[in-house]
Amino acid sequence: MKAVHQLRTFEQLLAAYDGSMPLHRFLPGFFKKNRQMGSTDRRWASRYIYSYFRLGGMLTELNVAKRLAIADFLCHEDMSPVAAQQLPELAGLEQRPADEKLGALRHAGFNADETQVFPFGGLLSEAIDEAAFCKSMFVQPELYIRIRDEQVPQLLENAGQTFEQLSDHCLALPNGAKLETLLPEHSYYVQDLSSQHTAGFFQPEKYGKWWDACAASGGKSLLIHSLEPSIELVVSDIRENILDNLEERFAQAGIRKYQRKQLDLLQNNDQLLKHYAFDGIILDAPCSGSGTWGRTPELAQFFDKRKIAQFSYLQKSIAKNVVTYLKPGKPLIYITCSAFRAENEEVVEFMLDTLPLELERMELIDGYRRKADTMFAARLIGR
Ligand SMILES: C[S@@+](CC[C@H](N)C(=O)[O-])C[C@H]1O[C@@H](n2cnc3c(N)ncnc32)[C@H](O)[C@@H]1O
Repeated sequence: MKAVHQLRTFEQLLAAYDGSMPLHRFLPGFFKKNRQMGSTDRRWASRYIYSYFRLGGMLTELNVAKRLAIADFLCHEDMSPVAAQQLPELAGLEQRPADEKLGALRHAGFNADETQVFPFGGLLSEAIDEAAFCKSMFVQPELYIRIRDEQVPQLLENAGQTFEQLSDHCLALPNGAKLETLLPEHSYYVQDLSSQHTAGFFQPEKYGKWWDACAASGGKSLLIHSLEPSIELVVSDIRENILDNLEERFAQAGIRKYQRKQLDLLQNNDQLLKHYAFDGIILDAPCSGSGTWGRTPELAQFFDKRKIAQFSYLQKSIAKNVVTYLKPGKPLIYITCSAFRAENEEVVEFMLDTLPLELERMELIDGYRRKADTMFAARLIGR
């Protein structure tokens, strides 16, 4: 009975969701409109819809109930009411690793081919292990923080909060950890492990002048400033309002030596930038975000493949415009949170072929192996 009720609620939710906004923004509104749903119903509905989208393009020939049951079985270590009802033959296997679960599904007669999970398989960056990447979609990435206050680990321990310390500054926590109730407000930044890893590409020199060209709310600027506080920053973005967030975060971090500019990097900005020459440029480019779909699996389902070429074009055009302001011998750091070759290696190839740049190194940051986002970073040196 429980399973039948849950399935009906899930089907309503699935029918109401059209992919126009991420689930975490859609769900509160849906629950508000469906006040008859109690907190247990809501919890199950949220779990089911995330599980369902994590299955991606796999087993699309099955009906919704079977797909949901299989998805939830693959994504969780306990047997949900729907999984128990639809897949009684698999009871007892819920805590096995993903490979074994997939094997058990095949044994039960399902065409459980994990490479179908990610519907854009052939388009991934070369260094990505496609099967491992697809299987990572079954697992929700962890919550990562970069700590500003050395007391943070002790405070978490005192509060009985589980966490893993991955380096002096990086902690991994289970998702849903209520950090705001456990830690002082400005004692940490929420920043993914792979994003923190890009710090290794910056290598800023003392008193250098850096441009964070797509700064948004300043994640990378704060990171580079923590490495070398003497640098002078110019920060820009096409969105004026996001730079207001940046200002607040800079004030909090005590960063005062910076200039803020609203710039559309597809335009000629020479009027505003003609006297500028930088010792380093961070180009954290607008991209598909496909490396973060482990957190938002629903976006993968509604993504139009044609957008990849549009992003690639945008990235190449922006790279061409910013490189003009780089001093010879100095680095341009190209970053995306994409898993697609066309937004990563192909953009680097374009830069090497057409711009005065040489490649020092590039890396596909394989967050998919560590419950984190997948990103790409390249360090190119101006000629
Ligand atoms: C990946 S986000 C940057 C994230 C940021 N660096 C951080 O670490 O939090 C890319 C940014 O590029 C900006 N953007 C998109 N198109 C742009 C354009 N034509 N010119 C300048 N910025 C643009 C977006 O507004 C977005 O904030």
